[in-house]
Amino acid sequence: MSGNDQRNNIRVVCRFRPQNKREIAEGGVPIIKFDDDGETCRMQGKEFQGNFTFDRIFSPETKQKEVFDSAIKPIVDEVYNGYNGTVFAYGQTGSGKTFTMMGADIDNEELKGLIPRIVEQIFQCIIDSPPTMEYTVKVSYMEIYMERIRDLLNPQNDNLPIHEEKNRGVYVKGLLEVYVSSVEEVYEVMKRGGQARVVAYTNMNAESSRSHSIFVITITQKNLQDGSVKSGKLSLVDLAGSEKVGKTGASGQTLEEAKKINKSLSALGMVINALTDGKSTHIPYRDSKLTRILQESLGGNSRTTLIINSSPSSFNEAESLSTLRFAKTIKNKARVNAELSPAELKALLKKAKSEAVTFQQYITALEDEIGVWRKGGTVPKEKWVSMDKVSSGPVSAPPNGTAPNPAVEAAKRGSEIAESRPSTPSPVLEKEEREEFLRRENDLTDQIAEKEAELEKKEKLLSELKEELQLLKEQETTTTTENKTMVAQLTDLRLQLEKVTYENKDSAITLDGLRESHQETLNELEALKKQLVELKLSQKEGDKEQKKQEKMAQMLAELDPNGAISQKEKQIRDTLKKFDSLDTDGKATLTVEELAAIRRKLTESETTITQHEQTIAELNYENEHLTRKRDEADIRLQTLELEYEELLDRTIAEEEANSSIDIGETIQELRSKLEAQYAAKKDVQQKEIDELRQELERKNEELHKISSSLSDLKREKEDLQNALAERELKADSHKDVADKEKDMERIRKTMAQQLADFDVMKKALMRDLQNRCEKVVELEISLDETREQYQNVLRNTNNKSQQRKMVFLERNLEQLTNVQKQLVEQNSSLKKEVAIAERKLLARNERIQTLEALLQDAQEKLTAQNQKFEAQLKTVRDRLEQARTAKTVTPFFGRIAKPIQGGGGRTGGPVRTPTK
Ligand SMILES: Nc1ncnc2c1ncn2[C@@H]1O[C@H](COP(=O)(O)OP(=O)(O)OP(=O)(O)O)[C@@H](O)[C@H]1O
Repeated sequence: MSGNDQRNNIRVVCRFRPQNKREIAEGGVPIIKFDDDGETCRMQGKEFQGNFTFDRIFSPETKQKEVFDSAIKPIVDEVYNGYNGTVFAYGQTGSGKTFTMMGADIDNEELKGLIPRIVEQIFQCIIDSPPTMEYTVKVSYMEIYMERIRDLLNPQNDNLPIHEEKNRGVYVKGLLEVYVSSVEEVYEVMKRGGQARVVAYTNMNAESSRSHSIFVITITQKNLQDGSVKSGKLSLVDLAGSEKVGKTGASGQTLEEAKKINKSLSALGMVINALTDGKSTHIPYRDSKLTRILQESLGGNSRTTLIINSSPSSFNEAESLSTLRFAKTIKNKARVNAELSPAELKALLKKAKSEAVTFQQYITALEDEIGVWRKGGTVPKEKWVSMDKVSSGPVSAPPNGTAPNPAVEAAKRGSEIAESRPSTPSPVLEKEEREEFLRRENDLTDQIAEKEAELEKKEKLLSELKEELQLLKEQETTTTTENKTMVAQLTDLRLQLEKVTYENKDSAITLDGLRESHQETLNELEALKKQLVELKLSQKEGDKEQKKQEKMAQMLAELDPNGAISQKEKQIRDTLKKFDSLDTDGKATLTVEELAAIRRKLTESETTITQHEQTIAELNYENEHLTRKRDEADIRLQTLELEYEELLDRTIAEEEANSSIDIGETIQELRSKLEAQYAAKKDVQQKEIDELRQELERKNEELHKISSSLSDLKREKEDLQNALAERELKADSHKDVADKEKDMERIRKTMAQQLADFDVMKKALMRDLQNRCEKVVELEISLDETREQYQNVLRNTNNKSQQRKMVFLERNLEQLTNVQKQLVEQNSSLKKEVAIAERKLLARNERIQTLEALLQDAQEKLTAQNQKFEAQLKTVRDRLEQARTAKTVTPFFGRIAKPIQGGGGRTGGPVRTPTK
């Protein structure tokens, strides 16, 4: 670029910042060498070595003031004089755009950037101007992000449309313009816009350097003397970072941002190229919103400065090279934005009138010529009507001198101004057609903006709905998972319950089995006991029989120890036989020796009788002793009965206290059995005792009889002795022999009789004795049995092993009962848990159904809301339309014009001094 000419409308300057810490840390070195002329620099990089020339090059050491004075100050002067001006800051992120435009500190005289200096200069110019001038300064602040225009002073307007009107030119529709009257107010507006930008990007999680920001200052000056009005607009553009996408490794939203940035920057480059190459008939302003907004600042009526910000470091060589290559020289012819004074307007009007007359004459001449042609005539070529001929004379007079139309005049005047702007290149159209097209375009742009806004809202709503749906789906998933888990848990619980029920049943069966085995054991025990008792009984029976035999033998032996009675009896019988034989022979065959022998035998018989008597006495004594013994046994039996009953009661009470119902029952049964047995036995024994008593009485009677017979026998003996004595006397006297024989006969008969009686008696006595002995033995045995039974009962009740077994069985039973109880408890608790779980499951199912219903409801509501929203939107649109027609002005603190009088005065208000 070689544009040193101040008349160049586009100036390109380049500013290099110092190497930053990161570049130094990364081993970057400066690769830019600066020429002394301030216009050329040389890049000595790895990729590229070569020169770049710009309108001005600022080295890293250049101060802010120098940049302003050299590159910007002239533009401010031009804007002040009614031109449009634009300052672009171009460069990669971190290259120093903000530092250049705004500065590191706007309150620091040295560090403040171009914008504070521009604002200060503007207000200084106003102060310095004559009081006949009246100024209004208004500012607007916007940004272009992702090809959407956001009003930074009214951030909810984030997709403003661009309009173009014939009189107004290209403008952002709905953009808030704030009137300011001092530097501070400008700063305040800038800060406000900057904050809105920060908030918006924080919300979007994006970076502000990814958008183009455009701060516009419009200065309108009115000459109070001649009424002329001039306006100049200065656009200060901080372009988005120009870095390549590849270097940042962008993707997704960042990639989209980068694409949009690249597109708009290349559109800017294309516009600048088209403007500066001098050949292009089409300037592609419409290729991006940036170029479209800045159409009037890049075209004819403008002064433009492009500040290229770059790094001098080798670390950023590629980016710096790309930045420097972007720069182009732009030249365009500028026109003044002027509203003419009445005098100027009068002159213009006069000129226009004369022109109108000329045109009218030209038209009339043309119509005349057409008339000739239409009539079939011909007009020679040299007489064809032309503008030159009309202007110079003969055919120029209008046949009916028509007065100029004021509307046409106004339109012409408007078009004068409009034509001074760079218009949108279009096919050659009639003016009205073009206006119509512009109107339609504006309408369509509005519609597009509205549709975009609507679309955005819908997209937002959609994304919200999607999020909600996602949330609901997640909730549903969670609920389903929970449900599944619950179902699994429930299944587990059911399984557990089944298992426990099964175990319970199993345990119940085992318990029943154990009970049965217990019962069987008891039965077996009972049977064994019975067997034992039977065995004992049988053994006892055997023993008893044996014992009985023995005792009987003993007793009988005691009764007739040496068979003395039998011997004596035999002797007596022999004697009797002898007597009998004596009688049979008829003569006394007894000798003295025989008689002595008989006497001896008789004495022996007496001795035997005495012995028998003694034996009988002994027997009586023994009988009495036995009776006593029996009574004692009775008494003892009664005592034992009492003791047994007490013991039984005690044992039962203890057992009842300590054992379970079953054992109590068993003991009760045992007791009742024993009692029954005992009662039966007692009855039997009582009967036996009674019988024995009767028998004893009978025996006593018999004994008495025996005693009486014994006394008879004694008498008989005496008689026999007497008879013997008589016989001895007879032997002395033969006379007495017959008597003696008779006596002997008698005696013999008596003796035989007595012997027979004795025999009978002896037999009866022996039988009786035997019976009694048997009874006594039986009684003794019965007593022993009773004793044993008692012992058995005692043993039964006190049997330790039995008790142990019983205790063991009781424990087992207790444990089993406990296990059963536990199982029953577990079962019931599990049933409860299952019931709870089922209830929970039901509740969850209900919840899921409710949620589903809610989801459906929400969807329906959303649809309804959507419809409602559309209806509201329609209403809002209608209202907007109404508002538009009513030309309602948006309220804002800066919407009121604040005219500033030249020389620092303020119309109708206090004068504010701009900050320096
Ligand atoms: N000429 C300079 N002299 C001294 N420091 C500078 C200069 N230019 C830029 N810097 C410093 O470099 C850093 C980055 O500059 P700045 O923020 O202006 O870059 P940027 O291009 O605006 O970045 P972004 O696009 O991210 O806004 C800042 O710390 C700034 O102070």
